Amino acid sequence: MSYDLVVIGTGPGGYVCAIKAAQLGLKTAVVEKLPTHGGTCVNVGCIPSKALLHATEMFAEAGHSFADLGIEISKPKLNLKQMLAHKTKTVEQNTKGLDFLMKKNKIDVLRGVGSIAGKGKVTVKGDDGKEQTVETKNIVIATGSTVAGIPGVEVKFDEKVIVSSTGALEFGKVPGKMVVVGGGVIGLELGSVWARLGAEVTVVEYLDKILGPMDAEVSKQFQRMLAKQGLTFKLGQKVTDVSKAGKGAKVTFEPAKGGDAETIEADVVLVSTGRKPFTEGLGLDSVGVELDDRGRVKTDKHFRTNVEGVYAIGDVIAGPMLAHKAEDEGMAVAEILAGQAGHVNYDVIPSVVYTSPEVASVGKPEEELKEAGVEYNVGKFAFSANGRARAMLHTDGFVKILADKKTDRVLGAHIVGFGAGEMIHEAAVLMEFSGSSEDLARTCHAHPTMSEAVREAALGAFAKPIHS
Ligand SMILES: Cc1cc2nc3c(=O)[nH]c(=O)nc-3n(C[C@H](O)[C@H](O)[C@H](O)COP(=O)(O)OP(=O)(O)OC[C@H]3O[C@@H](n4cnc5c(N)ncnc54)[C@H](O)[C@@H]3O)c2cc1C
Ligand SMILES: NC(=O)c1ccc[n+]([C@@H]2O[C@H](COP(=O)([O-])OP(=O)(O)OC[C@H]3O[C@@H](n4cnc5c(N)ncnc54)[C@H](O)[C@@H]3O)[C@@H](O)[C@H]2O)c1
Repeated sequence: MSYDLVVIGTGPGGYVCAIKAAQLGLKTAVVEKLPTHGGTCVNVGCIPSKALLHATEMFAEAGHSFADLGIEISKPKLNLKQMLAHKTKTVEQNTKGLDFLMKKNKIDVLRGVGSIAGKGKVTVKGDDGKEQTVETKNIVIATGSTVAGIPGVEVKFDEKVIVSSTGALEFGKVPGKMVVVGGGVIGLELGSVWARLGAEVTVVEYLDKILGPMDAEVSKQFQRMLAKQGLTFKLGQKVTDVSKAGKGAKVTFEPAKGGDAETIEADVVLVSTGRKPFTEGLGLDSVGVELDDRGRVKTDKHFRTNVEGVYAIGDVIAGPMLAHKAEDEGMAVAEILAGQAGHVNYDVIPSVVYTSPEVASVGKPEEELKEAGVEYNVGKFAFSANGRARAMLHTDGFVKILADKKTDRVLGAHIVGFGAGEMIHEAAVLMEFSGSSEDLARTCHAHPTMSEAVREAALGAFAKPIHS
């Protein structure tokens, strides 16, 4: 069989690339080693975690804020089996949807491990050991990422007691004590899931702040909010050992700047210290595809590797490890292969942490602007001064808009608060069109909405907010 394009891996990068390519008239096949499409995101990442985040948020709301709204119910009772079943069903709905999209777009699905066998050749080895080789004009590597572990520390994941995110989506009962190693996105999302269900959660983080790359003011306030929800933080601590102890596990850490080591015991330990690109078994060596010093497939601006006809996208290349970044790259490379001008604007990739409240940002944090010597104005507006937020008992948090002092062009938007992950997109669209804080503030916003806080923050960046 001969194709215009074979995509290896059907995570958000790969499946979106294949669909777009097929829509543009390219004869396309995908290779996937798992029984379902969707990759990390759909099977063990974005989708199942959001199902649990939502369910546990509802559980916490029913327990805490219903009474204030005049809704009297007896203490909510957890049915963990049903909650996990909701998660599984959500994943299944998504993977079935992808099967449908593959058929609808007439994409051939080749099941098995794909490897590049030479110029324009992909070999697929099925579970039964049988191999087939297909010919193709172009190959896109979209094989994603896997758990990085802790550099220099041997971590024996059993996915029951010492777990990665995958095990932390599956606990059969609520752990009494949970240690989270790494206060990044996974640690805080999944740590808050189990904290809301009653686990005593301690986060041990190497840096002096949680959510490293986020705006420092946002990170600080967010940490306070999580602490109020019962999470404990040990910042500036380097984890040096994670091992089994009795039925549970123990974690040893020492101050990153030097000092005495401390050990804490827990029923479960989630190690969420980042992910690394996955290129195993692809045969990249044999065709000479270059990797960078962090094991990522090296690409140029047009997603081309150093080998003609071989492209790469998503978690396996440089850039933020986000599903929507992988998707955008997938669309762009398909457009390029179809002779169009595919492009990704890396300055405007939103990032959302789906905790309660959510944290969302797009563009530059304040620290980065300072470091680059850019002069800027700051507009801030707290949700406590927003009528809709008060009506919904969601007054925690604020919006922060950073705009260039001379041109007023918006350079960054940061939101911590209920619905931040939806609201951030008006800033993203504005920034994509190089808009100013005045453009945003002069756009009529419906009342009463949480989004009015975004407008007020924009007003604050070049004039003054009305309601504070
Ligand atoms: C717990 C968790 C929660 C997350 N939540 C979010 C979120 O809310 N929002 C967000 O933007 N991102 C989130 N992410 C990150 C997101 O999942 C990744 O950025 C995204 O999945 C990357 O997409 P990808 O297509 O590059 O790779 P992947 O999704 O990793 O897909 C790669 C695919 O390639 C297949 N594959 C690999 N090698 C081969 C081979 N040789 N042959 C055949 N098939 C192969 C794999 O089986 C897999 O299906 C989360 C990640 C985790 C772990
Ligand atoms: N909502 C989302 O968009 C979402 C959700 C989950 C995952 N993801 C993606 O998945 C990827 C992996 O997530 P993650 O949370 O594992 O990584 P991360 O990079 O977000 O956080 C890892 C944290 O671990 C810390 N760390 C590293 N070594 C340590 C040590 N020895 N001791 C203590 N702390 C240590 C780091 O300082 C960092 O803060 C991220 O790139 C993220 O973008 C995104």
